[in-house]
Amino acid sequence: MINWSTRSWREKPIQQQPQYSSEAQLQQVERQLKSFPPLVFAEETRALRSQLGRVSQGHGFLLQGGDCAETFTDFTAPKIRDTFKVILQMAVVLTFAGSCPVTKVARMAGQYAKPRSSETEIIDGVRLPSYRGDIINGAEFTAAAREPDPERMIQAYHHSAATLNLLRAFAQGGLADLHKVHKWNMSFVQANPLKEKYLQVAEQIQSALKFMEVLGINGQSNATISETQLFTSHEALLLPYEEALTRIDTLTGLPYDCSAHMVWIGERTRQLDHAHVEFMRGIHNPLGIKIGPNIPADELIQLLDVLNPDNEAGRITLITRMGANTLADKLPTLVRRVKAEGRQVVWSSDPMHGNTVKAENGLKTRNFDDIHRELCQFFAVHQAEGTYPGGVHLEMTGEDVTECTGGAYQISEHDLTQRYRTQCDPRLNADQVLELAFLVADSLKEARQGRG
Ligand SMILES: O=C[C@H](O)[C@H](O)COP(=O)(O)O
Ligand SMILES: C=C(OP(=O)(O)O)C(=O)O
Ligand SMILES: [Mn+2]
Repeated sequence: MINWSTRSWREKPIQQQPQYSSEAQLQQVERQLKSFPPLVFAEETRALRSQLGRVSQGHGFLLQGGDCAETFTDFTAPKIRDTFKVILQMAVVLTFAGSCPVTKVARMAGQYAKPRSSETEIIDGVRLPSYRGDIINGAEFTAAAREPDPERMIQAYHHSAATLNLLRAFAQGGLADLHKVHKWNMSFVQANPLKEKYLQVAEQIQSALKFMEVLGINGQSNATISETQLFTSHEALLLPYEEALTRIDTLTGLPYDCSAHMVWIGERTRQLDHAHVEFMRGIHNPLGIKIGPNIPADELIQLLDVLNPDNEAGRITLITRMGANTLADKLPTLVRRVKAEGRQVVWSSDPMHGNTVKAENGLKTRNFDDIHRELCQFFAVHQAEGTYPGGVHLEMTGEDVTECTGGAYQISEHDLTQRYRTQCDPRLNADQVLELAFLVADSLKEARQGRG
């Protein structure tokens, strides 16, 4: 790679970074992180890249989701388990509807850094630096908490390691066994209006499993039934941390950012000649690029030139986040151009970030119907353009929060304060996200007609 090193981003302009008060302390933390073991192995990352390569060719679907911002305090086994379970439940519904493998990528085990619209926040006339995620500063509204602290990177590393450890255990230790679909479903959708529909799907899966059992294919003989593979991802925003976890893979001699399997570049930090693009071009992980409504098609192609010069399938996932009222207008031009240039990408839809609104009480929220509408339009545009809608990217949790309005339980703006727990953006709760999975499943089924 020409003129690239793990440090070359330092020569470029950079957005959304904290100003640490002690350079010496920052360097000490970086040295420590560099001495720690990697969190993921390059080989796993290559497996994800090849799965995404198949998705880009229409043979599979990407499901990516998790918190907007993980926190050090919300890091408990039940919370991790519940989000894991709901991702699996969605994946089962989508696999069944699409008759295709679903690649599961969690926004977990490292999603700790947040870009913000404003440098500062004012409450009751007091102005303090904005909260930028637990890896940078604290959410509490005090000057001490809001001071960026490099030591938080060490904590983030340990929290990520422990989360990943638990996720790996859940994925391989029986929780993901398809035979238990009924069990994990019951506790979740007990009172859900979609219970019947979900049970029907679970029933059909049970019958299929029974049939396979008769043929001698079971959990003991075939790990795909009893285990699953869950990959991790986060926004690679805090570059000193990402650099410190970038390692040369011994098998290939290539650099991988071993903080997660997949990393993405945010809408606010994807300037062509800036630091984040510089860092990302040299690592070999699969990359996400968030695409807002205002990106010109030329700029998108230039980004692809820099980040995927050899046009390799599986390297790039374009995550569109345009808003339900804007996507139908803006996406077709981009899709046409990418198709005309023969670029290999996974098109994924983030229907969350273009649909954030302020409720009357001042809380950030998103409406279920807007989220659904953006997804429908995403599928419709790809249908019209003859391209493949390859994935969804959601902010969601297994918890029973009240952060997004609407859904089968009709959460109103008035209900938001009941269990509004997010540290940053509003997430779909377990019921809402499962409902969305059913709605997406119908669109996916249609999109997959005639595909292998
Ligand atoms: O998660 C994304 C961003 O960090 C978030 O949408 C920014 O929110 P803000 O506009 O409150 O800063
Ligand atoms: C910051 C995020 O998104 P975007 O860069 O698309 O605004 C996010 O995914 O939390
Ligand atoms: Mn967010």
